[in-house]
Amino acid sequence: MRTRVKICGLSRPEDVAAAAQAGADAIGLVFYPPSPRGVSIAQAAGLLRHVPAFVSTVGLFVDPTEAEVRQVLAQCPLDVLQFHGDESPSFCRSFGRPYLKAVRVKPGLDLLQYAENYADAAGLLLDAWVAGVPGGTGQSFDWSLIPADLPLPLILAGGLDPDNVAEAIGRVKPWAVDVSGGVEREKGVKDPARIEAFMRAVATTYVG
Ligand SMILES: O=C(O)c1ccccc1N[C@@H]1O[C@H](COP(=O)(O)O)[C@@H](O)[C@H]1O
Repeated sequence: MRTRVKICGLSRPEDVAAAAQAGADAIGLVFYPPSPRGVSIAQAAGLLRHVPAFVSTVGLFVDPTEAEVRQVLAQCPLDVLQFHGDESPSFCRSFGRPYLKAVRVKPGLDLLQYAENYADAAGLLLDAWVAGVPGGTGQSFDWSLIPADLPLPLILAGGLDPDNVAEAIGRVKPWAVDVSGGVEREKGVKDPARIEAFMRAVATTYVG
């Protein structure tokens, strides 16, 4: 079985097309204004018109207000919400949509307890903990900190790229991988060749 792939931080129609063409299972749009990959609601609505059938769309938020999420959902038909901050379980589930809860992993964090707290999440997305930055840092983390028996689908993120994703899949065996900086030419501008290379590396790494 091939590991699923989400390509995150798209902000141009041609990048959406490149991700879909290369076979990405999901694309992510960043609704976090401080990010260089952030998109406005209008921009996101335009990008979503370029997403073909059977490619899931994910909206990424970092500690948004309820009103902010609802404003986005009113104009953007997102399939899944990704909460990348300190949102509570009740906040995450209050929109009635499947959601991913992102966790920034560092030693001492009890990931099994975290997963239990967000038991109704569609997946737990593990990213690197970097002081002062909520995500999208291009940093990886110590994969040995991931328990083998996480009770939620595991989405591995953090510093993945075409050169290390096969090793990551072999070692962690995640449900899906999530990449942003590793397939970029510059922040917010994806590189179709790197997207292709990433997808090829995933496609040729089968897990039983
Ligand atoms: O992409 C961003 O700018 C971002 C900002 C705030 C929170 C999360 C963000 N991106 C997510 O971070 C991980 C890892 O990214 P990378 O591959 O290491 O660059 C990924 O889930 C992005 O979706």
